[in-house]
Amino acid sequence: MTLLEIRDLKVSYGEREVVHGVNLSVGAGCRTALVGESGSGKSVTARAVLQLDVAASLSGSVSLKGQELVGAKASELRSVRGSRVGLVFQDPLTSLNPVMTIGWQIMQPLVIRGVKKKEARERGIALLARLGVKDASRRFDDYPHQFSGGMRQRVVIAIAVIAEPELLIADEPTTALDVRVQAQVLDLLHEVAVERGMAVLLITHDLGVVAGFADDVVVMRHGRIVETAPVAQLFADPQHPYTKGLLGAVPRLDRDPAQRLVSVEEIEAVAG
Ligand SMILES: Nc1ncnc2c1ncn2[C@@H]1O[C@H](COP(=O)(O)OP(=O)(O)OP(=O)(O)O)[C@@H](O)[C@H]1O
Repeated sequence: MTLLEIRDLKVSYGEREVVHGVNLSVGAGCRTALVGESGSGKSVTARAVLQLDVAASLSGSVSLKGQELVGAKASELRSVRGSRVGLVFQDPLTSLNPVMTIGWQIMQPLVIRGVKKKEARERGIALLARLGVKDASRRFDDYPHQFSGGMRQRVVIAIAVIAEPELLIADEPTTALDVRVQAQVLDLLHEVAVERGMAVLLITHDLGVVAGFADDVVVMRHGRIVETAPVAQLFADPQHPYTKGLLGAVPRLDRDPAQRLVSVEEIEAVAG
């Protein structure tokens, strides 16, 4: 069953159209990666789902289980945000409130939906522990500055998923983190998504992280989708020259180390 269906989405800032008719779907419980280089329009597309950007004008259709979101009332979008669609962005520091404890912030999505504080706290602590934060019940009352970057991003993920959304939009969730921590956080996100049957739209410029995470991959370039395929098929038999170029730039353990990486300029030259 299709959960999120984006059809002919166009996004403009003033006179400048930056997304030119995108079609993309995410199945219920499925993980879809939207990949492409910087500036290709991935974030603009992701933000358009919940119309987070007031400066952007949109046309086309974004439907969440049949509910049309383009042109929906602000109150309708507010109720979708957080409860049916969770959001995780690149920089955990800007997503967290520095003057509130992380526990308070994790509990909020439940408390505003009427869950009693005691239960919200228990569920928050259990989730934080599930996300690999040691000594979660004591750390629950700490402030964001008392956490490392990787731990903060686990807190952001906890806030995004505690109300059990059907879809999580994660925009470069690990890019700001230490390389060593990136894989741990993505693995956790994958596990939690599978456990909860939650669909994920993962935005990334890094095809290297996609193989172990996504079911389907959508490749975007210059505001357009150039290729959509199940992950194994995309890696085994990429169709578009741009995808081939992107794959050529992914370091692979199974490849001859003497084989050099492809530069962005070469990708541009091949893709035209
Ligand atoms: N608020 C804005 N106002 C005007 N133009 C914008 C705005 N946000 C994004 N753009 C433009 O839209 C285009 C696509 O940007 P977008 O952020 O979606 O790219 P991206 O693929 O997510 O890249 P990155 O990984 O660098 O974020 C870019 O040309 C960018 O300059």
